[in-house]
Amino acid sequence: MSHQISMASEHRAEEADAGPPSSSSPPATVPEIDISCFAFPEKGSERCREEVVCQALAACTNLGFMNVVGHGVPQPIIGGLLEALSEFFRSSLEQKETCVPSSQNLTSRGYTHYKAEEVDVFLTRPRPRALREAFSFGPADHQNGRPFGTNTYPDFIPDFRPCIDAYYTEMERLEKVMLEIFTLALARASRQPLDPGYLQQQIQPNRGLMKAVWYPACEPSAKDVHLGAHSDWSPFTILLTTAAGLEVCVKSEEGVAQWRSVPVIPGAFTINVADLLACWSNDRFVSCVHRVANIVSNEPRISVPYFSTKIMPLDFVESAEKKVGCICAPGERPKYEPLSVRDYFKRNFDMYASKSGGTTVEVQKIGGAYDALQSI
Ligand SMILES: O=C(O)CCC(=O)C(=O)O
Ligand SMILES: [Fe+2]
Repeated sequence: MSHQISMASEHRAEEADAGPPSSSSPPATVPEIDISCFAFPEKGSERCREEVVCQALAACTNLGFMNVVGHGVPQPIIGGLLEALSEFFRSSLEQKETCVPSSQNLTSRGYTHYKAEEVDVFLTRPRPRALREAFSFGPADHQNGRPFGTNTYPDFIPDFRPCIDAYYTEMERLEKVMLEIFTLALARASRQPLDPGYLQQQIQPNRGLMKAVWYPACEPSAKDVHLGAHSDWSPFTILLTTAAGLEVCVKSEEGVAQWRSVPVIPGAFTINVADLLACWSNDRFVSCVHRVANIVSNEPRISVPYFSTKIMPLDFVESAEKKVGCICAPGERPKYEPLSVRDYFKRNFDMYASKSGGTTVEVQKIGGAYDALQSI
């Protein structure tokens, strides 16, 4: 009998109901991992690589969250990005609205208004509106002659585009490095001889969605969170953030769900396993439910999640897509049938549509990943 695909977040919806928003939850155990021996392979020893793989495996099987340093993303590129974004989000609404793509129902890229997103694993009604605005980007270029759609850039900020494109290029490089580390961690855990490029080959030719997010400073409120509880859908996420606020849902030894804050380490990226990688790992890796709590600060907070593998080529052909089977240890039963990126997104969108009473297209917009399905 084939196994039902099920959403990792679905399993844990109850866990996520772990108490009211707070801005001061105790810290979660999020390991700091120096990946320089993978980011700069010419410098790394085999022993150092082994060590990193073990650290990553421990993180993936615990909370699925890690703070990664030694990634090689130049500080001026990060600084340039944050400056450009800050200038954009501080611009007038009228100016920002020039970056709403004209065919908005055909893309998740471009500007998204404050409170336009609804994110909540409970699918409660009404769902909490995210107290943030966003500006999303995909690849600036086509790849191997294949079209990937276009970005919108503001024309009222000089040098905006090079800042975004340089950062996106760095994210694609880091994504590849992390895919190698995750592949080796999976090979170790399952005792399977996987080629280091295995996961990279499976997700080809899809590319990442980079979503710049601005949480304006606001009064602490008793009932709203800045972003509702959810798990990410792509294989994994690379997050740059300027301030604390991200919380993960953990279970105590007594099995009680609690929110714990993710420490912010200057210069580090917070990287988390998301649903697809958890499925491909046969649930060895954890796609942890998380949220952004009330941020009590006079300063706005900027976050830039880069969701791996979310954008498919516009000339996508269903028959050519790769379905990835669970990576199992010898004798272990796969929990899921082979699953492609598109399968998973489509299934989630359909499920959200049926649970929320909306049409699939409305839900796709809410999910913010319309690009991933536009060629279906
Ligand atoms: O802003 C953050 O720190 C996290 C954002 C997030 O979890 C998301 O957009 O999926
Ligand atoms: Fe997230």
